[in-house]
Amino acid sequence: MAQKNYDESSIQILEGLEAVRKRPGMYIGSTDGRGLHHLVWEIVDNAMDEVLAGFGDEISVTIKQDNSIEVSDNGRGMPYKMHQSGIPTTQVIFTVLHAGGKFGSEGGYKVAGGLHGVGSSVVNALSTALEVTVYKDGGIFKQKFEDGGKIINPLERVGDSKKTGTTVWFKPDPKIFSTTLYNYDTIKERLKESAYLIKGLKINLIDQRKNVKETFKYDD
Ligand SMILES: Cc1cc(C)cc(-c2cc(NC(=O)[C@H]3COCCO3)[nH]n2)c1
Repeated sequence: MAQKNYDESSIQILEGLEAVRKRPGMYIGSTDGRGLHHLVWEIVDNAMDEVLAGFGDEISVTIKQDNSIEVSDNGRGMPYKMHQSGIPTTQVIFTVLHAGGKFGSEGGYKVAGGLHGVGSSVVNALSTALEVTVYKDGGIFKQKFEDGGKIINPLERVGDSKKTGTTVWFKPDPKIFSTTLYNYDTIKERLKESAYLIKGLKINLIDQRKNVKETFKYDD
């Protein structure tokens, strides 16, 4: 579309998420069940990076009745303050397609090892809705996106809180994925493996579709 007078950064934001929706396979490998679960791995990996950085020791993954996913950690809380670009850092993280992805030899994205912590905007682009909640600095801060990452509200302080951490809720877009049905055992196996590799990390898996909850934690 011909648009006048927008600056370079907005080109990046506009094209970034649109490019992901046009060629999702380039970013998550496929749009079948495997790609659907890749969205969970991208978000969970970010929470795990925070634990690996030495902050937080518990991650919860909830499969909701509508097959949306919520991931939360008790780390420092994702950065949320105004970014030097003049937009809140949460908005940068979820609406700017970040460099750092690994290109495969044939030019496509190799997704085997994931997007290395830069996948949050990809998850947003491929979701009908995503909401991030940050618990930090004594407050609760929220920002919501809809329809492939469109900004619904600026980051807002919505309350007080003594805890720290980050929660991300997202609903995969049925216009993108051939299935939006999450598989409990697929998620369970991956989370168990991660708990085994990160000793001391407690991972809770809750399936609200079947009223099931399991906890994984390995100490040695
Ligand atoms: C559930 C979830 C989802 C995502 C995309 C990020 C995170 C996340 C990100 C962080 N922390 C950070 O990014 C670090 C970055 O360095 C400053 C302090 O916060 N904690 N948790 C958690």
